[in-house]
Amino acid sequence: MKSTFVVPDGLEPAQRRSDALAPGDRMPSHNPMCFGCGPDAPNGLHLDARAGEGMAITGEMLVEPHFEGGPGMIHGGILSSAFDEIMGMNVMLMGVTAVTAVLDVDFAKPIQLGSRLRFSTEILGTQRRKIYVRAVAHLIDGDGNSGGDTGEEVGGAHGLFIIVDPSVHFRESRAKSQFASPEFGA
Ligand SMILES: CCCCCCCCCCCCCC(=O)SCCNC(=O)CCNC(=O)[C@H](O)C(C)(C)COP(=O)(O)OP(=O)(O)OC[C@H]1O[C@@H](n2cnc3c(N)ncnc32)[C@H](O)[C@@H]1OP(=O)(O)O
Repeated sequence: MKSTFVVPDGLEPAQRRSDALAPGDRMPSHNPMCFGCGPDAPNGLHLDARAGEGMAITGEMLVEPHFEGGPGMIHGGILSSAFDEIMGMNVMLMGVTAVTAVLDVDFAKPIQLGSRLRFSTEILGTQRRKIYVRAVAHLIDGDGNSGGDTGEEVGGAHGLFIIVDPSVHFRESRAKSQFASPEFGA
């Protein structure tokens, strides 16, 4: 993958929270109306994420017809959103609330509508409130049918997430939410 994103040397290893999900368990949505992972978001990505080993998780997403950008192709913002979401969910393994400060995406190959994507993501390390994450996307089956699971690598991303206090960060916005959990100070 090509990227100009700089991951600093000497990061602290990220710590998985003691009660984190077991490998293979489905990662819960943090908000049912979330565009990325919410089951109730009408036009959302509906990313299905699973906890992995260590500081890694995986996710899958079908490239729906309404994700179109160029003719028959995924919109770049949709792929960016999917990377943002899956890396944000990865951070949940640490048991902290963090928001994206930087998102760096490599659109390596065109992705057609109807494709099914598999995302693999891992936390590279932390530095004070900063969390560095890397992800890749593979095509599982270009026709959207069941098929192999180790397809072509079509994209990659890095994310810098910053740990925030949710009761402070969402204090003014939460009244506008269609769903506000106590975790976010509701
Ligand atoms: C939606 C979220 C839900 C959360 C729940 C579960 C998530 C699940 C999935 C969700 C998925 C979707 C997730 C989404 O889509 S989250 C939605 C998109 N993101 C946002 O809305 C964030 C908006 N930005 C901010 O609120 C602030 O700027 C933040 C909080 C990020 C930092 O402001 P704050 O005043 O708090 O921090 P600080 O300035 O003291 O900086 C602290 C450190 O960070 C470093 N730094 C900061 N910015 C940058 C930068 N651009 N490049 C490089 N470095 C940067 C800075 O140098 C310093 O480093 P150091 O001095 O320690 O070396």
